[in-house]
Amino acid sequence: MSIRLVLAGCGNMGYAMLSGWLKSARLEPSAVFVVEPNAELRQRAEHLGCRVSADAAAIPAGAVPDLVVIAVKPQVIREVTAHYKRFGDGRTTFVSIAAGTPVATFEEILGKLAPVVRCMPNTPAAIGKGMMVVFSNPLVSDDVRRFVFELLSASGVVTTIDDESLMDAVTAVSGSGPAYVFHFIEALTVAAEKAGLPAETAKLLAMQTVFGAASLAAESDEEPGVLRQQVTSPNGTTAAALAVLMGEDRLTKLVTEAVEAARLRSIELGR
Ligand SMILES: NC(=O)C1=CN([C@@H]2O[C@H](COP(=O)(O)OP(=O)(O)OC[C@H]3O[C@@H](n4cnc5c(N)ncnc54)[C@H](OP(=O)(O)O)[C@@H]3O)[C@@H](O)[C@H]2O)C=CC1
Ligand SMILES: O=C(O)[C@@H]1CCC=N1
Repeated sequence: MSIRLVLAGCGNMGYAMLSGWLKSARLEPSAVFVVEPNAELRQRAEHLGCRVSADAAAIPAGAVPDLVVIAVKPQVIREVTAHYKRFGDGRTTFVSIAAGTPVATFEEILGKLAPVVRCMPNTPAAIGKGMMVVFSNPLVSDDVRRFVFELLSASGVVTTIDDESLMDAVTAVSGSGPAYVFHFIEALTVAAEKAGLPAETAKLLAMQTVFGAASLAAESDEEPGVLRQQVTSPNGTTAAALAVLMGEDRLTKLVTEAVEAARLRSIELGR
């Protein structure tokens, strides 16, 4: 079978996306060629049925993949992208998921013919519940845009933006966001244990509460603020807790500060 997609980098995010695509059956594993220097991670991709190599030079001569997905750290993006210059004749679309790195960086390395899609995913993509935000350069045709959109949809919700400069904010909210939520689960677990609950129960309650609340917010027609009020009995337990979290806008200020730190770091990574 011919190679439809080359995945450069099969670490945390590359693997999460690959798993989502293969689970959805939108791609045959044998049509995917994974380049990953780490032997353990390479083997993990091989177990999914993909062709693998430590080196881009092993991609068969004559292969013209529809997509090359660049999923390596921003710090090595230039060096790695240069290995794929031979696919820069316009027939292959490049999809980058790197934080900070602008489309112009790829255009500079690959030449002016390469269609480039910049995508910011997040790790829930591994179970089809990711958030993918996409920005494309003008060389991406409508057909390819549809194909990429369809493929990414296998990993969750996809939306587009027209202003690339917003990608740093996107990265700070949905790209890094799962880590904030995981940390909230950790914090709620610690608080639950401090309140006397056994460790296992503490973790179960914290996790199921976040899962249930997020699912309700996603499925309900009500705004999150209304759902919050529905939990909050006048002068009850929730009101006592929210006075701590919402007093002087404490949590909002903290989260805003965290998102701004991530946004500034994304800008820095792009330099
Ligand atoms: N993790 C996340 O939640 C998200 C990450 N991203 C972006 O995704 C990208 C990858 O992040 P993440 O998955 O976390 O990082 P990882 O380090 O987990 O994965 C990157 C992988 O690429 C490998 N690699 C290094 N050089 C090459 C090469 N020449 N060819 C192919 N593979 C290579 C690395 O191997 P080795 O370690 O041996 O160098 C590593 O296994 C980053 O640009 C990040 O900004 C975007 C959204 C969310
Ligand atoms: O932490 C990072 O830089 C990457 C980008 C978004 C999530 N993880």
